[in-house]
Parts: sequence; C-alpha cells; structure tokens
Amino acid sequence: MFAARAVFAAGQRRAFSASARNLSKVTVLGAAGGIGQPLSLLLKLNPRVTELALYDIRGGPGVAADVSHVNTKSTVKGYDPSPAGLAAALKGSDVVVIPAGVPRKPGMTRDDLFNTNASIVRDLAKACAESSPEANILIIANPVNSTVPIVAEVFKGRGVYNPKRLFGVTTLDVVRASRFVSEIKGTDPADEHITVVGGHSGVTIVPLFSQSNHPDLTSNAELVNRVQFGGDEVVKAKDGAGSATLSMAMAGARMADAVLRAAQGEKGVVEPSFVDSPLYKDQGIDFFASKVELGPNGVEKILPVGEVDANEQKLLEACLGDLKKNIAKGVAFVESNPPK
Ligand SMILES: NC(=O)c1ccc[n+]([C@@H]2O[C@H](COP(=O)([O-])OP(=O)(O)OC[C@H]3O[C@@H](n4cnc5c(N)ncnc54)[C@H](O)[C@@H]3O)[C@@H](O)[C@H]2O)c1
Ligand SMILES: O=C(O)C[C@H](O)C(=O)O
Repeated sequence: MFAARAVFAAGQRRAFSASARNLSKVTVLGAAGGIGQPLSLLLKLNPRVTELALYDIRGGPGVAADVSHVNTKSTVKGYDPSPAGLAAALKGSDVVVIPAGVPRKPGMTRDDLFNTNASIVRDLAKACAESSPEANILIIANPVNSTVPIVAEVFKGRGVYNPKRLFGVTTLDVVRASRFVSEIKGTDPADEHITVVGGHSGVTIVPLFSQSNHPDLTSNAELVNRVQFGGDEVVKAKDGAGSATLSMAMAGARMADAVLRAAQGEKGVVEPSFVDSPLYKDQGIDFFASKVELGPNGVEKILPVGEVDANEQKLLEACLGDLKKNIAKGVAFVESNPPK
C-alpha cells in the first residue's frame, strides 16, 4: 500500500471537478506476464479503479483469483482465453492496457520483436475496436514505435479511430531519466522532471536535459546513452529471462493513473506519451512522444518540444529518421496483413 501511495500521490494533491465520473473499469491484456502481474497488482491498489478485468492467453483467471484477495474495494475478474472471454474483458472498459507480447533477449533490438508482436497487437486492437472502441488504449507491447501505428490503422479500418484515446506508454523513459539524474546529482528523483521526447527505442529516445534543473547534463554523453539504452541494461542483467517488468509495471500504473485522474475531472494532468501528434507531421511523422496534457476525452493538448540546444538538436535529427521508418513499418504491416 505504501508503494502504491507513492505512485499515486501526485494526483491526490489536485482538485477534482464536480462532474467527475468515478467508476472506472480497467482491462489488462497480457495480465499473466512479467509486466501484467505486478501491473495488475498496482491497479488493484489504485482507488480510482473500480473494476479490474484480467485477460491473457494463459493464466488470466489464476492471476485474477490471487489479486482479488487484496483488500481494496475494486472487483477483479479473470477471463478465459477465448474470443468471447476477450470481448467480455473489454466490454465497458474505460482504460485498456496492453503488455501482451514477447520481450527481448540479449542481443535483440525492440524491432526484432516486430514479427511476433505485430500480429498479437493487431488482433488485440481488432478486439478493442469491436468491444471497447471508446476506451483509452495504452500500448506497452514493443516495438512501441510500430505497435501504436498498428493499433491506429486497425481502428481506422473499422471506422472507430479516435487519436485522442491512443497512447504509447513511454513513461519508463522519464522514470529512468529522473532516477539516473538523481544518482549523479545526489538529489531526490521526485524533484527531477526530465522531458524525454521522440519514441521508445534506442536513438529515438531523446532526453532534454537542457530543460531540466541540470542543463549541464546535456553534454554528458554517457548519461544520454544510459537513458536511450536503459532497457538493454535490464535485458542484459536478466540474461535471457526477459526485459524490464517491475519498473515497467510501476510506469504503466502511473500512466493508467494519470489517464484515470484526467478522466475523473482532475485538471492539469501531464504525462509523456507517444501519440498521434501534429509536431512533426510536416516531415511525414504522424506519431511522436512528448509531454501530453490529459483530459476527460484523453489527449487534451500536445505540448511542444520547446527549446533544445545543439546537442539535443542532433539527437532529435537521428530520432526522426528512425521514427519515420518504425511508424511506416507498422502502417505497412496492417496494409499487407489486415486483421481477419
Ligand atoms: N513500453 C515499455 O516501456 C516496455 C517496457 C518493458 C517491456 N515492454 C514490452 O512489453 C511486452 C511484455 O513484456 P513482458 O516482460 O510482460 O513479457 P511476458 O512474456 O512475461 O508476458 C507477456 C504476456 O502476454 C501474453 N500474451 C501473448 N499473446 C497474447 C495475446 N494474444 N493476448 C493476451 N495475452 C497474450 C503471454 O501469455 C504473457 O503472459 C514485451 O513486448 C516487452 O518488450 C515494453
Ligand atoms: O528494453 C526492452 O526491450 C523493454 C522496454 O522497452 C524497456 O525500455 O525496458
């Protein structure tokens, strides 16, 4: 409970509007996985969640039975791995979080996961488009730079795409950046707010230290590299047993909480996310991660990247080249392999 308080504390300090809607069904697709299990636990600890629906191709009901004994008010239900189970898990959902998919092993890039995860995400997106077209969809499954465009294309194909409701979860990048900076500066990470823009893999992850409390860090190439390749550190340390799960569960729970707080009427909720964005559309890049102000309808406002220095400008240029290819790959996949 203590940990959950720390994760959700920021929201509790802000005011709620009178029109706040306080019933929230949250669905986790991939709930029995390395991320799915701790994420489901953190969501059970979140007082804003009233109904938790846990679905996986294996083990959903078991995780649900376990989590359901945690003595918070929300109800928890596990669903069987059938199309009907999936549809029931999604029906009436306000927030759908998707960590379903395979994780990396040492030596792999996130893009190496594309062949397996693209079809998993496409098929889950189809189910969402049919059963929960108005939910906020939070994509964790990698490669996020491609899986988010896949979801958008599937929704467009069904005529239900709402760009304000689709989020690639990049929260872990800002979580890592603030922690790594605090280690260098000997500060409390809660006071370190590092803007990270771009996408969620390698050089597409662009930390903007010039906008932080420590603009001197912009020339710290080792730190920039650590933020861009923080995921690799975990993959290497787990030595074949997967990638970040616990820190990711915390980051996913924080993002879901932000979406719920905004949905329930809280003003001024800002989180980073990879969204359908106008910022670089003139360069043919339809999705970009930046700070996003959330509201009752999902994305309320996409904040500009802001001023960057010469080092960061170079990072941004490298990011945009890769990002464009990653997005195009997702779009092309759905075009050639539409959901059945
Ligand atoms: N966005 C991020 O910052 C971030 C961070 C960490 C991991 N990830 C990604 O999250 C994904 C999951 O990682 P993990 O460590 O939890 O993997 P995992 O293998 O431990 O868990 C994945 C779960 O998804 C389930 N699954 C597979 N296909 C499914 C389907 N069609 N429907 C429902 N469930 C299905 C599996 O049964 C499994 O329980 C990976 O792609 C990983 O790269 C993203
Ligand atoms: O590194 C990975 O493959 C998982 C995730 O994207 C991460 O950043 O930890």
